[in-house]
Amino acid sequence: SLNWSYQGSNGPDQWHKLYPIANGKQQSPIDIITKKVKKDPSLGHLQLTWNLSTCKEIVNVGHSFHVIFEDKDNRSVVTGGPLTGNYRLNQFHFHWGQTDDYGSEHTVDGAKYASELHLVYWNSDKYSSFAEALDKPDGLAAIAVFLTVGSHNEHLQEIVKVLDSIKTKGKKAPFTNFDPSTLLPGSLEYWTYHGSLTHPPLLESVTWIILKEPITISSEQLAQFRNITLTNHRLPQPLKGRQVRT
Ligand SMILES: NS(=O)(=O)c1ccc(C(=O)NCc2cccc(F)c2F)cc1
Ligand SMILES: [Zn+2]
Repeated sequence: SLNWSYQGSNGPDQWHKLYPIANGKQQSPIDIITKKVKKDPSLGHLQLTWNLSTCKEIVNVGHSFHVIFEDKDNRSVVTGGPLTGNYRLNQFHFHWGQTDDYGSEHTVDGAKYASELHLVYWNSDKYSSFAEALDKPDGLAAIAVFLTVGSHNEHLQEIVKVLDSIKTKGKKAPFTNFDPSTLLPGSLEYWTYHGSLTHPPLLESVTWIILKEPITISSEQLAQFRNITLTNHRLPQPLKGRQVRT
């Protein structure tokens, strides 16, 4: 089983022992210091395409749950923004904390959100699978959406209501025809920087695209996430000279 966790003796501060890249030059998440962000006119708009037929199942992976997509062709993709070419949606998942006061991985001027959604994509123009793209500098792209505690989110409820059927690690449930675009805010304004997977193997292969506008989740819905695991967020890592662009 996993040799790493989010609490106790193999928690985030120990990950470097088995995954030395934990102390690398391009680790994620980071704190986004908005006054240091650089306006880059060469950055375009994000272009997102969804095909509901690609959404397949929801899986308890122990430290989280993943909504899995069929990624054998370019039906659900992202392009534009900081990206060159098409990136194909592989899965999405969330991060959260023990209380509603924290739980996001990225922070903004030190502010923590209650949770954070990650939509994980891979470069299907250059590589033939997620696994092949996993360790390449231009292999992955991740869209992050902050979740702020507020009103009940009807679209999130589609996910929350199936969590009871996948309470143990390895359990799966069919999850079809879900439209991930319902989890996006009104604006696709974003910050972008080069980083890593936020848990082991912590590979530095991710172009991060962080949406500026949060969506809402209710305290009750967050509590249901905790039935899967109590907490699963890594704290912000050193920027080490990287530039965040918008
Ligand atoms: N939180 S995040 O968005 O940065 C993130 C996204 C994907 C993965 C992942 O696919 N891990 C699976 C996995 C499994 C086995 C071997 C791997 F190398 C590997 F990445 C990890 C973190
Ligand atoms: Zn994540």
